[in-house]
Amino acid sequence: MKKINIVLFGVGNVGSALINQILEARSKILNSSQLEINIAVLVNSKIAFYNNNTINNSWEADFKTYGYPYKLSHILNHVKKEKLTNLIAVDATASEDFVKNYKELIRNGFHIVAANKTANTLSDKFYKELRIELKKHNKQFLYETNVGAGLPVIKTVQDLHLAGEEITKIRGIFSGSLSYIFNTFSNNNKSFSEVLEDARTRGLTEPDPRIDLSGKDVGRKLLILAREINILKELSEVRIESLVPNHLNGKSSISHFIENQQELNLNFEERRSKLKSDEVLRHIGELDVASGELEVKLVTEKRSSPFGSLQEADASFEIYTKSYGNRPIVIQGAGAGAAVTSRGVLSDLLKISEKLECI
Ligand SMILES: NC(=O)c1ccc[n+]([C@@H]2O[C@H](COP(=O)([O-])OP(=O)(O)OC[C@H]3O[C@@H](n4cnc5c(N)ncnc54)[C@H](O)[C@@H]3O)[C@@H](O)[C@H]2O)c1
Ligand SMILES: N[C@@H](CCO)C(=O)O
Repeated sequence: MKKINIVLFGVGNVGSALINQILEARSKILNSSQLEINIAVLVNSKIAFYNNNTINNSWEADFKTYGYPYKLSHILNHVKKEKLTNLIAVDATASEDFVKNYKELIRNGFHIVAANKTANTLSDKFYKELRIELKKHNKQFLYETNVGAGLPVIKTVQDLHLAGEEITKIRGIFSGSLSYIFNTFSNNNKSFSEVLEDARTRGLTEPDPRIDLSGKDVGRKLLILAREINILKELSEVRIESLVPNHLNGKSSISHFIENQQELNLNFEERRSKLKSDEVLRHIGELDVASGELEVKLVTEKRSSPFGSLQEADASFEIYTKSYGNRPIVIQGAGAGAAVTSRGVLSDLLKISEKLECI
C-alpha cells in the first residue's frame, strides 16, 4: 500500500477539476494500484485549507469556510509537523512568481507536477538550476500538460529523443484556446470579441487571454519542446506575431482588456473578409531544428487541409523525424479545457507515485 500527499497550489479551473476527478477515481485507484491519494492542503493566491480528514464533496465549502491566509513557510511546517511523506506539490496556478518556490519545495521533500508552463520557460539558467536541484534531492518533476493539455506530446518527444531518433521539425496548432477561437470565428458571423468571451467563459483560455492572443502561450510551448531536444533558446528568441494591439497589452489590467476587447474586432473582421469560401484562419507554431528557428503566426489554410479541418478546441502536433521521413507522427485532440488538463495532471501524479516507497 502506498500513500501520496498532495499540496495543490491553484484551485481555479484546472485545480478544481483535479480535485473532483480524484474524488471520483480515488477508490478505483486504491483497488487497482493500492495507492491512496490524499490532498493534504488546498491553496489559492490568498488562502490555504489544511485538510486533516479525507477530502470529500464538501471541499469547496470547507475551503472557503476554513481557509487561512497562507504563507509557504506555514505549509512547510504543517507537512513536517504531520510527518507527511511522498509529498507532491501540484502547480495549477498561472503564476510567474510561484515557480520561484519550486527549489524550496524540492529541498523540503516535494516532487512537482506542473500545469503551469512558467518554470520551463524562464531563463535557461533557471531551467538548468531547477534540474540540478531535482537531481540533488532525488525528486521528480513532470509537466505533460505544458504542451497540448492532456495529449501525450512531451512524453513522445522525450522518448524519441532518448532513443536517439533525430527530430527534424515540429509543426502544429499548439493552442487549444486559439484553435477554438479561430474555428468558431472562421465559421460564423460572430464578432471576434464575442467568440473570445465565449472561449474565456468556457475556461478554454489562459486566465489572462492576452497570454494566448499575444502568441506567448504558443511561444512557451515551442520553447518547452525545443529545450527537450537540447535546443537552448530563450523565450525572447521565438519569432512571435502578436494579435494584441499595443494599447491593450500586458501593461493594463485583465479587466481593462476584457472591457475593451471589442477594439480587436475591426482588425479580425478585415482578416475574415479576405478569406475565400474554402479558407479558414489557423494559428500555427513551428520549430525547425536545422535552422533553430521557432515561429508563431496566424495563417490562412484550406478548409480541407489537416489543420483547416480541425474542430472545437483541437490541437494537432506533427512531429517530423529522420526515420518517419516526410510522413510525421501526428498527435491530435482537445488541446485545452479543465477536464482534459486535470486528467493529464492526475496521470503525472500516478507516474510519480510508481517510483515512490510504500508507507
Ligand atoms: N485550462 C487549460 O486548458 C489548461 C491547459 C494546460 C495548462 N493549463 C495551465 O493550468 C494553469 C491553471 O489554469 P486555470 O485555467 O485553472 O487558471 P485559473 O485562473 O482558473 O486558476 C489559477 C489558480 O491559481 C491561484 N493562484 C495564483 N497565484 C497563486 C499563488 N502564488 N499560490 C497559490 N495559488 C495561486 C489562483 O488563486 C487560482 O485559484 C495555468 O498555468 C494554465 O496555463 C491550463
Ligand atoms: N492556452 C492553452 C490552454 C490553457 O493552458 C492552450 O491553448 O493550449
